[in-house]
Amino acid sequence: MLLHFGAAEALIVSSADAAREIMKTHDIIFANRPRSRAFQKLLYNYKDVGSAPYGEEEETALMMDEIERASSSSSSINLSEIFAALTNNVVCRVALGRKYGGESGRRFAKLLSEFAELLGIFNVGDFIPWLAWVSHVNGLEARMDKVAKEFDDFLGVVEEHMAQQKKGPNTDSVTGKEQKDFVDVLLWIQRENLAGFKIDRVSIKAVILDVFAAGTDTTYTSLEWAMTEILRHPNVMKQLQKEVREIAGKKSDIKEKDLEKMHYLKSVIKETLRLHPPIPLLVPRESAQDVEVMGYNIAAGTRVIVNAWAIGRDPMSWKQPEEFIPERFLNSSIDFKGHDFQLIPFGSGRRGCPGILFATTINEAFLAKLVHKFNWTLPGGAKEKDIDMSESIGLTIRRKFPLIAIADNCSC
Ligand code: HEM
Repeated sequence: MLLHFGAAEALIVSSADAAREIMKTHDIIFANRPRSRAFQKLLYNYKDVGSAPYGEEEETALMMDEIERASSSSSSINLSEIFAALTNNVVCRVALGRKYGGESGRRFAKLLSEFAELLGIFNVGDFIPWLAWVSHVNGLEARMDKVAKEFDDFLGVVEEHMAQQKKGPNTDSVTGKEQKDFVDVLLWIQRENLAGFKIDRVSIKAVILDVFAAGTDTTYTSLEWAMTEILRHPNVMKQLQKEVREIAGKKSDIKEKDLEKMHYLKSVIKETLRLHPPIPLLVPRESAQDVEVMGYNIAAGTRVIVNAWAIGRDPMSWKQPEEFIPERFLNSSIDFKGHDFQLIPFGSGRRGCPGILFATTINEAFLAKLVHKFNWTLPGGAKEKDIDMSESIGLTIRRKFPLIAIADNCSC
């Protein structure tokens, strides 16, 4: 479907076949991202690309302790808050080598949430250039400036790393081992000129910001929806607990090699991402030249919006598409890595998400731990059908209201 948004033409892709044409057959032509004021302001004038290492175990353990404390007094737990803190802390530690606790932690979480909202806001000037003044009048421009400035202050940590590196390697005070985070790695690539092109300080900040923009909200949103669906489907909860408890046994820690055997867990995550892709319209692309797609002529400069939400619910691809049935993936080779176009929550092709491994590792590990150690109920005797499924607005679609549940420490 071709829509006209002011001066811009936008091609809406809502079928697996059309998505394959865009992200596989003509991948190189559609590898550009359209310019948007929010992306320009918030992502250092487009100097962004990215990928990241990971290391979530310590943060997961801290969150598990918090749940344990709440479970001992049967208090309600705000799981949305726990998931957001977990992903923020993991990404902060991996990217910046530190996390933000207390007041600055709360400020950082609020900043991230505002950042995600701004990236998803419709800015009329992106489509009708002569109406660009509207965002100055309605306060959008000022909000973007404020958020960009606050983020830049947080990313002063890049300069701190540079100063630290001049003094010598940053070593752990207990183990004496050299500590390296994502900023250190990027500075090393810059210093040794390993990228084959010049990377400046602003580009490093942009890549770090990319990881925050693309990695935190999405990962926590998928955890939130996964737990929501599990709580809504007690049979799925039972089956998942059975698998995790059989494989992990009495171990206090679940390792990656245990996770590899948890096929039902992986199916639960796939089914969650099918029904609730955190970025339902993916990240827009733009055609670099005129091209024919499925018999239609698409002009250079056309925006392409891939509707992964509709594709995931297309009855042509899925039986009972609106139902949450993880079993559909048990004997199926369909995966979300970008080769099966009926399931593309991470996009596909050369602009596909580089954070799949990072996100799935956190999601699998934390979900397995939650159901391994605890039995879960809803507060106030609420029933599964009472769970509010309203969605927020923005680039990532989260739950509108926090997910609250009660954990009961399992003696099994
Ligand atoms: C469940 C979690 C996640 C989901 C659903 C998700 C989804 C996506 C989607 C749909 C895109 C656009 C793909 C396309 O245009 O084909 C994308 C791009 C991207 N993602 Fe993710 N993502 C997730 C987690 C992460 C994480 C954890 C990171 C980093 C640590 C990350 C980093 C990026 C980056 C840097 C891009 C831009 C790639 C480019 O433009 O070339 N994502 N992601």
